[in-house]
Amino acid sequence: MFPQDNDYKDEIFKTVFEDAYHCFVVVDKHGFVTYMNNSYCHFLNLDKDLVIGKHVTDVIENSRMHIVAQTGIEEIADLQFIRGNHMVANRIPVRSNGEIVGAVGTVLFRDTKEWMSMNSHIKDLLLELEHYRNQQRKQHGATYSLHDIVGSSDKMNLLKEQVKKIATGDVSILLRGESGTGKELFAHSIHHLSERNAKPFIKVNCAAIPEHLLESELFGYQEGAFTGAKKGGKPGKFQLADGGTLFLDEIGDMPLSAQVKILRVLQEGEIEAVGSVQLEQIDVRIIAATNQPLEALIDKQKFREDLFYRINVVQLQIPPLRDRPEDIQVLAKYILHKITRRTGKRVTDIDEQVLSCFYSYRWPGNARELENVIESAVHLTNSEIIKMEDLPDRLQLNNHSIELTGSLKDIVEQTEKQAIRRALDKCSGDKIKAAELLKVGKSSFYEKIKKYDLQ
Ligand SMILES: Nc1ncnc2c1ncn2[C@@H]1O[C@H](COP(=O)(O)OP(=O)(O)OP(=O)(O)O)[C@@H](O)[C@H]1O
Repeated sequence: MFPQDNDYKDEIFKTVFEDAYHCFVVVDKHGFVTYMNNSYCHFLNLDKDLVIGKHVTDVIENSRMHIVAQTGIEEIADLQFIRGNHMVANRIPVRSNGEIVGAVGTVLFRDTKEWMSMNSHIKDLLLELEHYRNQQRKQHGATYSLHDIVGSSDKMNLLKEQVKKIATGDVSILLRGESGTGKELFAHSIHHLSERNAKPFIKVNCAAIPEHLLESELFGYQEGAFTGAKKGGKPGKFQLADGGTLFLDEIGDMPLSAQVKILRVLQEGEIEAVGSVQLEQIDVRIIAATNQPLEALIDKQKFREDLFYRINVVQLQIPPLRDRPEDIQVLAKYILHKITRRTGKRVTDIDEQVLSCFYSYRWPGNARELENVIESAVHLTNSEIIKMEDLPDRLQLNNHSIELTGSLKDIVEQTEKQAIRRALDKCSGDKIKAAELLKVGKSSFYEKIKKYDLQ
């Protein structure tokens, strides 16, 4: 029976939601926390007053509440890694008049003894699963799947939808995008989702193989084909990929002589190993990738137009990171988590100022550059949070973000302090050199160091 007004309604509410063993959290439609019960605050070791109004991703590790509040798709009994353990989370969208207004989340198990034993059981199973996955990946060559492609921008979501649609066909796919945008991740994911996923995924870096070796690398050779040829011959990448997928990376850098040969294979479905007189039937799906302007290369007669049309049946353009700023924070946090798990170093978060610096940077090396920046910051930092001083100079110098908190005087002082700290860092603490760098007199520099407590 539902309690009537005077049947201890408040006490029941308090017992069920506030102090109950379960953790509850409520977010609004933008993912900001509007309620968190005592148990959850206690479990996360957080002060309730500080939690309300924060974005859920800043409060709960690996939270997907903001996603559920956006998509309206509930997630039941999902494994979530919080505070070093796998928890079971339910996330349910809240609707009002048919519109999503937020989401409610519960964590079913916390850090209890029973759960610990169940958790270690799950950890064992996951480790075993990981072992088999790695084994299978090693055998078949494709390491990543669509889940490994992080990004919540519309552009990325659209691309993932397109991948799901085209993966199952056998059409050739051309992946285009700047270096480090994730073209190889997409190639792996397409293979994973295709009917060929039990067969090999073989990558050829067309830019890395010397022209005179390309033919034997791609099509293999027979015993005695040339001096130095291995006994028994050697299969080429096409033979190795038979039945599966051949990923031709950096295809724009492939020499013209090799382009002619590849084109013939794609047209005839047959290859001829070096030194052999017999043709072999080959069945491979081609995924090619490039960051080169192929059309311009065709104009300059450096890339064959007929090959271009062969490989360009479906084209996916991966946008550079600077054109999808919505992905920067989620990608940065994912990368941080990946690196700290691998290195075991306890670095839990990225400072707000660092994130705003990330937004204003152009990222010419895209996600790969972001990975390198975070990796070096994790190793350099002395705190649990990545701060501006942990970033390489090119990012620090690029940082035009000013915290608009306080008066103009405060902002000027904050900027002055930052400039002095950076100059001191750059001059390895040598005050005279730092003063020269900033073109200020020695005594005024010493005064400022004292004022800002930068001794
Ligand atoms: N969306 C993403 N989510 C997670 N990791 C990503 C993402 N995009 C790129 N990365 C990571 O960035 C690095 C570069 O990605 P990848 O090698 O796929 O880029 P690429 O476009 O093929 O680069 P190149 O043209 O230089 O070969 C990899 O370590 C990859 O794991």
